[in-house]
Amino acid sequence: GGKWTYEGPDGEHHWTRNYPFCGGAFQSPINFQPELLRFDPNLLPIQLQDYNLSSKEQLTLSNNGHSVQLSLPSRMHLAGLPYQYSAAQLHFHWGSSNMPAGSEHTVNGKQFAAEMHLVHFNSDKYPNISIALDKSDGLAVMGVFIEVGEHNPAFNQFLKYIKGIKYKGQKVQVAGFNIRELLPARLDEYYRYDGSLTTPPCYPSVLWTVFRNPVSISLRQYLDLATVLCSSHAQESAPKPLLGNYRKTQLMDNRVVLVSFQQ
Ligand SMILES: NS(=O)(=O)c1c(F)c(F)c(S(=O)(=O)CCO)c(N[C@H]2CCCc3ccccc32)c1F
Ligand SMILES: [Zn+2]
Repeated sequence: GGKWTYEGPDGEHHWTRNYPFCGGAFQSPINFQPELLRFDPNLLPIQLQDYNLSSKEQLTLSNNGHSVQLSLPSRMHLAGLPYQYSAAQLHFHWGSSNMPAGSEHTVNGKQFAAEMHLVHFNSDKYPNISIALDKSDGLAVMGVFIEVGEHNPAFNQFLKYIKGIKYKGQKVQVAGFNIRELLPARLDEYYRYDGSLTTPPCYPSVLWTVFRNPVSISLRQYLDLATVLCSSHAQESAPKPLLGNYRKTQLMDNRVVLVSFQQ
């Protein structure tokens, strides 16, 4: 699609020019305001199937100019949701080197250092993510808040390759590993709401699950994420750092946010 950025003349306040859904309803991300949360006892723990990938498996880690993404095999899937959702990719949103505040969702106004998204598509109804992308029941994205603290060895399984994809369009192969290790311990505590892609084309096609508990990475790991990547191609004369790649929180449009936890 066309070019869009997080800053400047192609920044988020201009996305609606080429991507009308970005100005529509049910947009993401949102702020989780305590007074708008409603406990729902029917929200079951998220079940991850085939997340423990063999090291013989090769995953593609790439810099797509908007984020760093890791491709995921479609046999990885989620159970316990209204449909079966198969994995497609995971990617990240982060702040800047001296401002570790770049999550997309916020909790009572608090922005975390970064946020990981695992993008899945409804494989009960659609053959692939391209078909599912703009369907109201097409996608399920799991969000994980990331804070700076303890070193997280699981993140190094792909962060150790990040210097090889400094520029837009660059890719490297990464050995498979247990993707479950990137997630928080409690898969039974999460926020749930109907929303959208947080990048153009902003389709309102996402069933969002954002886990209540953050995971920690070290400051060094955070800086790997926030200081290595460029949104520009290698041959461009002026390298453009890729940072602050998060959309601002959107209007609620009288949506309700369900939570699987009570206190
Ligand atoms: N926050 S978010 O809404 O989850 C979200 C992002 F923020 C994000 F940057 C990406 S991207 O890395 O592909 C950069 C360009 O959109 C995606 N990709 C999705 C939607 C776009 C098309 C597509 C095709 C195959 C697999 C995944 C996707 C994304 F879904
Ligand atoms: Zn995302």
